[in-house]
Amino acid sequence: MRFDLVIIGTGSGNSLLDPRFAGLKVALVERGVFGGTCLNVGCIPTKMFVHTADIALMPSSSSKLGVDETLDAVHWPQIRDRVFGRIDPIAAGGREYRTDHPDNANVTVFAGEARFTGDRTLEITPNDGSDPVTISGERVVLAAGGRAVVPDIPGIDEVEYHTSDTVMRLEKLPARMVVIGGGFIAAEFAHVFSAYGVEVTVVARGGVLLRQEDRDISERFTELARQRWDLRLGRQVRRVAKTDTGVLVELDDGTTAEGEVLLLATGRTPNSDRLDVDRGGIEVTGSGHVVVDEYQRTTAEGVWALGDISSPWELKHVANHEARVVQHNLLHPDDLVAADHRFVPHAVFTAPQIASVGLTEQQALDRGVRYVTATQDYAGIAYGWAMENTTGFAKLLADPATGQLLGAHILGPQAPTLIQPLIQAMSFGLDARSMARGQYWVHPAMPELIENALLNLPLD
Ligand SMILES: Cc1cc2nc3c(=O)[nH]c(=O)nc-3n(C[C@H](O)[C@H](O)[C@H](O)COP(=O)(O)OP(=O)(O)OC[C@H]3O[C@@H](n4cnc5c(N)ncnc54)[C@H](O)[C@@H]3O)c2cc1C
Ligand SMILES: NC(=O)c1ccc[n+]([C@@H]2O[C@H](COP(=O)([O-])OP(=O)(O)OC[C@H]3O[C@@H](n4cnc5c(N)ncnc54)[C@H](O)[C@@H]3O)[C@@H](O)[C@H]2O)c1
Repeated sequence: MRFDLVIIGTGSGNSLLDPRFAGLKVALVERGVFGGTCLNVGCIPTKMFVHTADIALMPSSSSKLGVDETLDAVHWPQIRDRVFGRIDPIAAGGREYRTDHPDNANVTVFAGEARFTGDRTLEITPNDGSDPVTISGERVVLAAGGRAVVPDIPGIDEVEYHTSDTVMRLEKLPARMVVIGGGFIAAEFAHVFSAYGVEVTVVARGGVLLRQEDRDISERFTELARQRWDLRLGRQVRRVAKTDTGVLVELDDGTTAEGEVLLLATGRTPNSDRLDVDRGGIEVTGSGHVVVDEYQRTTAEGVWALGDISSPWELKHVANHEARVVQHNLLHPDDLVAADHRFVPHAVFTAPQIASVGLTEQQALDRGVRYVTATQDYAGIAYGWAMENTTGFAKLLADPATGQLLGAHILGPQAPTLIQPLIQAMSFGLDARSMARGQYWVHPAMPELIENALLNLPLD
């Protein structure tokens, strides 16, 4: 079967199609649940759980403000079913729209696994067990994302383990959970489950959690996490074994950790291998990411890639941006636009929240960049007094000569929201002094944290 356009993956890949593609014969291939990672097992459900976790945590700190609260109960099935009761119909509706709606008369949806067998040619193994189908496309878009890594730990095949794909659908809350990994997923789920009353042990190889963050952020976060979770840092897992109630994790220092649930949060890997991209003449990097140029073109003529399969950031807002770039470039082959990866922010929705954009201080030092830095504690702004916050801060890096921001890192309440004006300033080249004094800052609102951090920068 020949198509004008073949899209593999219905996460960000699904958002490419709009009425401007109505004249093309399109194949959309999805082996899993329609809508991809972010909608079904990623950003959206996790943040819905995080919101309830934040509420469940409130009584633990409200008494210092003179308000005694108690957490009476956490109704896991109700929390879980609210999340998936909202999400599952969206996935089903998205699929139905593409398969049944007259808007998509030009679109054929294949429910199955695609693999390259040649240049822009793929074999699809249908999920329903029917015979494989071969399709080819004038143009092909790879939006096949990535998957959770299951590390090769002795005993792992004999125990029941979870990844982010399954842990949100647990039948019931365990009393104890062991999380292996010290990155984004570990930090978010450890927060969620511990807020619900689960005793959480986190095992990580590094000496700090979230070690890719600016060192001041990862150290402060680790210090605070230690107060909530049993942290086993700088340890390797020697083996895992089944117990009567769950899983025993044995560490290289001879200590053990036990839980009814074991969560593996040890990174994600791109799905390029399972697509046999080499047979389509498509090159990958050492980490398995599909190589793309600034226009999101792969090394194979007529094949484009976007999102986690090609992006080292593995973030939804990056996948969305790249999807818009690919969409434009498919529609305007003579007027290609480049993806803009200059200032990619991220946030970790744990407790306290973290957000970051641009260089960390360690990266600035490594690159020999001239910089100055300033911090501002939440404790030093009026809204921080209102919250009695004593641990949060914003840290900025800037070029001392021009005042251009080089990096921003925030740990504390609403960090993912507070960072947005800094992303804007960096993206549009607004210098720190103009940003601080060229506008009003609502008093006494939380963005005064940013205003003060900007004013603290010791610029030339
Ligand atoms: C637990 C978790 C929380 C996250 N939270 C955030 C967050 O808060 N903010 C953020 O920015 N990012 C977050 N992310 C990352 C974000 O989900 C991803 O960056 C984003 O979903 C990637 O989109 P994509 O379109 O590239 O891939 P996906 O959404 O993964 O879509 C790829 C699709 O391709 C299908 N597919 C794969 N191989 C084949 C094949 N061979 N044949 C047919 N179909 C195939 C898959 O089934 C999948 O549906 C989170 C990720 C996880 C796991
Ligand atoms: N808020 C967000 O934006 C958000 C939230 C969740 C996930 N994500 C995305 O999903 C990706 C995956 O998240 P993640 O937390 O799994 O990855 P990560 O790369 O952030 O962390 C992986 C962790 O696992 C550890 N690890 C790796 N292999 C190991 C092994 N064999 N044994 C023990 N530890 C091991 C690493 O040292 C690291 O601490 C992230 O890169 C992120 O882009 C984003």
